[in-house]
Amino acid sequence: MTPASPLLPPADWRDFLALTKPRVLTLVVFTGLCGMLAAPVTIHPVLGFTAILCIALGAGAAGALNQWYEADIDAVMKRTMGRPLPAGRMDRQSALHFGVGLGAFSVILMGLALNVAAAAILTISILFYVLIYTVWLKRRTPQNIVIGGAAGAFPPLIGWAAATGDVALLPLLLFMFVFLWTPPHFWALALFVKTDYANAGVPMLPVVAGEKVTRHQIGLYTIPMAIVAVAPWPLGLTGAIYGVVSSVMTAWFGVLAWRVARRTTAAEDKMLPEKALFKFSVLYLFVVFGALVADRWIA
Ligand code: HEM
Ligand SMILES: CC(C)=CCC/C(C)=C/CC/C(C)=C/COP(=O)(O)OP(=O)(O)O
Repeated sequence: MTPASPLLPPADWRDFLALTKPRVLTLVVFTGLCGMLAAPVTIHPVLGFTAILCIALGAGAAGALNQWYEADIDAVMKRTMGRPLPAGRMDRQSALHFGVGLGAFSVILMGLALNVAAAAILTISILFYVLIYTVWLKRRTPQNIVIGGAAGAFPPLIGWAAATGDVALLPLLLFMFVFLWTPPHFWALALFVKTDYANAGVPMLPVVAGEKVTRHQIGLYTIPMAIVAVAPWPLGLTGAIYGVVSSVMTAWFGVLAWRVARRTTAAEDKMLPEKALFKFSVLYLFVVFGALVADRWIA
């Protein structure tokens, strides 16, 4: 156990909240909520709220266990050195207990209040993020986020399963959509925080394979992502609201990804193309998933 620094105040609730990576959590929870609301059944509001709470707690637990495991590399990177463990505001054992307790609580509550399918997929996603991504792949291969990124793609499936007790083609497509969105989302960021990862010895793609390959890979992953993003419409799984919004937003995503791939920065651009793509990637997922719900409830 690493003791917290005696010079710093003890951990308070803000530090425990920081362990859950709350900003990333908002989008994870939103995609879970949209998966639930897109299902062809109407869930009781109390049960729906409980399911979303379980997704939030489960994802938060996964974030805490991720920070428990990688306090050493977080301490080296500028972006992460202020987190509770590397900053010495919390001891590792507290983070471990918090993560395991919260994770177990979220899965048990999901199983008791909703159903076994949702609890099982929630368990898989927590284990995937902690064991497959954080412990196994992150420090070993530049394909870490391609495979490990599946963890963040489960919430729409969990939301759907919570409402229906089952999975179906639409939530599987949503899983594939987030799965294929993750590499452009993350590699765009990795292009402008490359030195951080290099210093920490994390083999992210720009560090290992270089900038050119990374730009090319961002462009490549955008193609199947775009197809899967729009596919629910021609397949008859959604209506025109989703079709139009997803097509427009995906076209925009495609333009930004193309700029990253070609590295075309016009003089009037205020931002690096990779920074623009990273920022847009977050808005993109919010809007497209929002359109899915609008389509089901308005149309
Ligand atoms: C392995 C997959 C992923 C990796 C490695 C990754 C990595 C990152 C990193 C390093 C940041 C920078 C800012 C921060 O530390 O908060 C970030 C931001 C963000 N990510 Fe991801 N991400 C992944 C998947 C996802 C998924 C699946 C979602 C949600 C569906 C997501 C949502 C977000 C959001 C909302 C932000 C912006 C946070 C802010 O405003 O500060 N990410 N991501
Ligand atoms: C439902 C459920 C359990 C979902 C969990 C999945 C989850 C929280 C996915 C988000 C993925 C994520 C934040 C990766 C950050 O990478 P990193 O950990 O390498 O980032 P860092 O460098 O900021 O630590």
